[in-house]
Amino acid sequence: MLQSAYAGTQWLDLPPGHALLIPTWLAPSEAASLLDHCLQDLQWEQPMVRVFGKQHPIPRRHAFVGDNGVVYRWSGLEQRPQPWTESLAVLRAQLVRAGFQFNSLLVNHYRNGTDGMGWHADNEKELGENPVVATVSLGQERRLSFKQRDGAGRLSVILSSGSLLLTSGAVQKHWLHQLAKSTRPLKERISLTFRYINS
Ligand SMILES: O=C(O)CCC(=O)C(=O)O
Ligand SMILES: [Fe+2]
Repeated sequence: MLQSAYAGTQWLDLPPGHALLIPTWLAPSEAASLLDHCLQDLQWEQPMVRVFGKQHPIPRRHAFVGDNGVVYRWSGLEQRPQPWTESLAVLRAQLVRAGFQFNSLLVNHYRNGTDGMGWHADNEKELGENPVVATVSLGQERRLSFKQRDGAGRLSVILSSGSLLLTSGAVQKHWLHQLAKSTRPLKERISLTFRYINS
């Protein structure tokens, strides 16, 4: 029988697109040291955004990393990237070897269960027609849910520490996703979301 080098790898059916989940992409120790590295060495922000006419801090922290000259426009914000650290550049290089092209990385830090991200799609026009987004998860496992824009389709997956999720562009067009808050006591999680931004 054919053995996968990455135990538990599975395709998620999100018609007409797909996502590939590799739960064991990074070794647990590698994921743990990357988490510490990000906490210590990135510049974190918790910007305010307007929701239904009122200003609120986003329910998480984030850091934007990228190539010189990339601009990330998001919810009325315009962010310029901090440079790649050596460890994050190595991770990107591994994805490039697999054939993907990314010039930026949005890093999300969920401090506990009261942090999360509401329903949205990664479909800003700077991401282009069919953006592939690669998400590496570090720390506390959390549930990522998908719901179809015009249908009853629903699916959710657990993103464990060290996992890699690759979502195809068609998924962003036809599905929304969220990282729901939880009333359970949860430890911190970081997600590294690699993107290609045309700016
Ligand atoms: O933290 C996650 O896994 C999801 C993050 C996300 O959806 C995003 O950054 O657009
Ligand atoms: Fe997203």
